[in-house]
Amino acid sequence: MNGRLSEAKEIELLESWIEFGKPGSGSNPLSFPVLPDNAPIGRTGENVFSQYAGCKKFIQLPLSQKTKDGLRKANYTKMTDIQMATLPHSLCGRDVLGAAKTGSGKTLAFIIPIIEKLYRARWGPEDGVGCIIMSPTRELAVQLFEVLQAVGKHHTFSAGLLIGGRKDVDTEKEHVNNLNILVCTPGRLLQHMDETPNFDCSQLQVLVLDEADRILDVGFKKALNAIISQLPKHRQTFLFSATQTKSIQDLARLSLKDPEYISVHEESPTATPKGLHQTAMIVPLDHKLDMLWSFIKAHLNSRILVFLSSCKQVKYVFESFKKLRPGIPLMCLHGRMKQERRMGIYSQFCEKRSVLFSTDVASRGLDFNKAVDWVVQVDCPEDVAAYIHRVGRTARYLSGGRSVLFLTPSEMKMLEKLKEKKIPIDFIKANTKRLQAVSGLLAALLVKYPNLQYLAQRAFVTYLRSIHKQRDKEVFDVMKLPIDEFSASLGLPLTPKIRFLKEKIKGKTVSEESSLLPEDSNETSLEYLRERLDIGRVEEDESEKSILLAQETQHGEEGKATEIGDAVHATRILKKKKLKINVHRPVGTRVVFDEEGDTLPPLAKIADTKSGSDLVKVDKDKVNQRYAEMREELKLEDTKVDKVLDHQRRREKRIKEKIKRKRAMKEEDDDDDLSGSDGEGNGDRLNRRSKIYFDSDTDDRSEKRDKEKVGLSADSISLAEQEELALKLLNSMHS
Ligand SMILES: Nc1ncnc2c1ncn2[C@@H]1O[C@H](COP(=O)(O)OP(=O)(O)OP(=O)(O)O)[C@@H](O)[C@H]1O
Repeated sequence: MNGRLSEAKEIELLESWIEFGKPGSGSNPLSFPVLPDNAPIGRTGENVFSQYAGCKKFIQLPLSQKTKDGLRKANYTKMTDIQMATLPHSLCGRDVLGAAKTGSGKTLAFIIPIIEKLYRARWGPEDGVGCIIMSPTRELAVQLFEVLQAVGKHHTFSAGLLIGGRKDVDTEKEHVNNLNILVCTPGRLLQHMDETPNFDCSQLQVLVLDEADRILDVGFKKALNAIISQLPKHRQTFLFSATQTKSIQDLARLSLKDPEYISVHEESPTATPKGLHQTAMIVPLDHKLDMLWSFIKAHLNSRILVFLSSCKQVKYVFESFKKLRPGIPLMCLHGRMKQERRMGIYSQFCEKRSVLFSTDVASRGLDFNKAVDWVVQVDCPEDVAAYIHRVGRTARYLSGGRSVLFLTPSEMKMLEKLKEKKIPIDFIKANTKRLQAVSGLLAALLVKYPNLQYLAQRAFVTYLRSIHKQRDKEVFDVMKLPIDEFSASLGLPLTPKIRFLKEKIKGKTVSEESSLLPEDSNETSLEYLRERLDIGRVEEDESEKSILLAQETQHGEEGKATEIGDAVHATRILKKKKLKINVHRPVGTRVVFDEEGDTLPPLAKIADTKSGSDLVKVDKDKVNQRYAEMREELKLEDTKVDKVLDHQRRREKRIKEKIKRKRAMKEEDDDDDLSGSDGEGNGDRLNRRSKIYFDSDTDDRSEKRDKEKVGLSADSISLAEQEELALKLLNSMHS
């Protein structure tokens, strides 16, 4: 294309070229004859143009010079398969459902046609929003925005990043109507649709859902339906993902018109990138942290992305491992973090060797500069699609990568499911000889840092709850998990109460005998707990002494049975070692140290020390007797705590009711003063007002809306004042 053509002429030529060479609907350009490198490009005669369906290079496509310049500057010259297959369709205005392996270049496959569409429509600031790109996570939205900026740098459109967690929403509201391309998360877009005056998407030309199956999933259902209902039906729509949806319902929701379904790797023998070496191994739940610690220590020069199933687990593993100083920077990423921190962590991890503990917030789309060496899935992904996206954070584009999946013995079914979906995964076993328990160190840390103990308890409960809630019951069965051992492996002195399982595990020791803290325990009850367990202080651990090395052994499928056997055997060995740590410490005993400064088990005092073995041998009868005593003590204490809590709850309820009554009385007085009573209307108003005062769960936004709706005035009595009033009332009642 001639760069000196005027814009209008260039557009005219591009449109003719696109029309001339557009591929047949339903065809796959990957199967077309390839255009030779030296073939003329663009107009080759009177109303004759070069073929572009089947070409391999961006310069052979009917793209504007500005886009070609942007691509060249960003070092994009040859197209990837998904780009080759979809661009000829999307450039001529068709809806596209694109599926291709992770890291295969889907982003450019939708960024290029949206830029071109707006360019050819001569879209300007006065035309408003012409394109919306939706991403399920903020980090991915940022990344998409960066690609858009790079490729579109010579164009004059305005683009904006609209994601939650940013403080400048008011500034955003002022400018959003002047933006041509919005890169956003569904929540923030909906917020603008709800709150920004005159926010207008009626001229929308293109809608893109990246990670489409995720956005169409139930988690975003309400938000997406609300958004779609406000968008014009006449538009072009692109859906892209490595695990694409084909659901007719989904497509109907989006009003797609005869979409081109292009899945470039459908015939590929594997569903994951070629350069990805995937492994799985059995790791009993109570040895996951030992294995993870060992793994990290054995890969100190790598960039490792670790997936856990909840924020609480991420926090606990991050905080506790950080204190143990493994010798490599540790970071964590989860949805509860402030947005600036999330972005900071994301960039830091891109830049240096480190370990990033994350929830699935980092599982989709993120490119991490193509530099992740290892993906470690400590907790089993919820399904095959989640697995594919997680491992897809490594081995991007042409680079290689490795992954390892920890499966508990009861999750082995997942391995079959992965293999059924064409995932080439090797079963390996760890060298358990070099694996050493970290739970002893964790137990000591928990004694020293009570906040960590709280985190451990939350991690324990949320993990079990996440397993309990999983849909795939063939893989996830909370009843098969070694619950007490898991608790001990986190360093917890006793197994916390698991309320959501109470009914099911009746008769098991867990909830009945070892109940420790209410699920919603707070710092106060922790203080109480510390006193109750008489937790003493320990000296700083010398974590470096416990260096562990994991060694992989390649195994074929036939080795499965023996390997499971080995894993079980390893569990037993490690259980013995766990006696060295501070678990199940009896009430009223302090941490005991030996001459070397190592902690002795709590039952050391009643141990049989005559045998001369390294491990302290314990007199079983005495231990059982002591545990029975402990259980009695704990039961008594639990009853006391329950009574106190119950009393406290009832008292709070009474106060709230008093406040409500008092408030209602005051309102009646006010209404009488103003205009006299108004029957039904009055009652309704009272109800609504009291709702505002006592619905403490309402978020800021809806509270604000509610306040506006009912005209809450600044001189209304404050909650604090009401509480004070109620207390006075109560006191006067008691006196
Ligand atoms: N044509 C190309 N030439 C060179 N590099 C490319 C090309 N297209 C994409 N890439 C690079 O490949 C990497 C992966 O691209 P991208 O993030 O678009 O993958 P994806 O298919 O969207 O992955 P995921 O499914 O994980 O979202 C990026 O680093 C990108 O810069």
